[in-house]
Amino acid sequence: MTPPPRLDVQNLHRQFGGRAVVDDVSFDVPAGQVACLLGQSGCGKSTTLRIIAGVDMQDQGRIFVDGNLICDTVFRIPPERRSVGLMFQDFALFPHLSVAENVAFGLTGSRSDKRARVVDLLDRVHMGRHIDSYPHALSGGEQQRVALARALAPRPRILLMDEPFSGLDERLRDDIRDETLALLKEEGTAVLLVTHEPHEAMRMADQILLMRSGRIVQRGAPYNLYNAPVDRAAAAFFSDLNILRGRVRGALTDTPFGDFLTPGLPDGTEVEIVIRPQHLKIDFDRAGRGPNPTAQDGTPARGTVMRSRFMGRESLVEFRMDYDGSILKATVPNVFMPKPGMAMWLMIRRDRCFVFPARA
Ligand SMILES: Nc1ncnc2c1ncn2[C@@H]1O[C@H](COP(=O)(O)OP(=O)(O)OP(=O)(O)O)[C@@H](O)[C@H]1O
Repeated sequence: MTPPPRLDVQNLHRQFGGRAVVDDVSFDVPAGQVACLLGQSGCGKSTTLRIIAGVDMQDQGRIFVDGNLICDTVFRIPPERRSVGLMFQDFALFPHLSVAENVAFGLTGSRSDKRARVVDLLDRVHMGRHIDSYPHALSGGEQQRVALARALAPRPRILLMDEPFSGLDERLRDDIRDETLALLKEEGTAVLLVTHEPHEAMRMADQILLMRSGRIVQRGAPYNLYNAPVDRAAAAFFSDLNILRGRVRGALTDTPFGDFLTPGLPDGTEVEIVIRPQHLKIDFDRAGRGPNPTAQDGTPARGTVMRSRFMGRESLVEFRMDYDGSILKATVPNVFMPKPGMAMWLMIRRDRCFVFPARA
């Protein structure tokens, strides 16, 4: 028999001043997995987390841990008995306690057992040599590592993390994210991480819960959210977008790049064809003759280079299109910096674009 999910959240609702801030939120997280609540500021992520932690209370809905009810609207296990660890950006270490004392803070058991757990965890977050230091003598990244060790020390069944890395600079953040992930997997903790950064969610999550205006609008593996977004806003969360507009006629939509299949939409529906910049294919002008497209590429369209920028891993080229003067953005791996004013042709890979009814 498969075990119940480590964390199971069912139909949570929370209102403030008559406004639904958390609106019928349901999801589950198996042991050893990381779920990311991803969404813009104010969409209800932290409120969801606070309800699970037990520091706020839902108006409706139930939460289970390993199949056991921890709260509904009448029954409520207090926060300290939920086996939930917390790690927030500003969840500071106790300044008057050493690193070892901070990590040992929530531990019970014999002195030697506690010491063994503290030493082991500090080694695994690469902080063993700072065991007797005090927080003020540590860098931000080091403090964050100790905070992680402290949160995991009592072996919580669930770890709730609210933007835990946002105080750190970018390079350090990636390192600490990776180390954190490795440790969480070893410990088998179920993690719910709140973030507004798609990059962080993609890097950390087994499962992303995309939240908007209090609701989960899409959930799935990072790959699925990126490659099969439910709507234009979900697609826009993960990268810049190019948009072509058109109207459906006989399951097709005609554009300057040829016909696109738009099945299932009635004739006359206005649609947006959404293309990520890396899915535009660039070709040379060849004295106005342009490329020889494959069937997948559709019709090429000509434009003029407006701007080329080198971004590190890729180059971003902006084109003003001959057909209506609109701007399309293409990214190309490595260095590709055509000169402004140069004519080039663009094609769109039919298998990599998304079609949505146009927003009202
Ligand atoms: N105690 C409260 N009383 C009234 N309104 C609240 C309360 N807590 C949260 N809100 C409101 O609920 C909405 C959601 O807040 P929440 O903190 O959950 O969002 P969030 O997605 O975590 O945003 P952020 O990333 O900015 O923290 C916000 O509009 C906020 O102002």
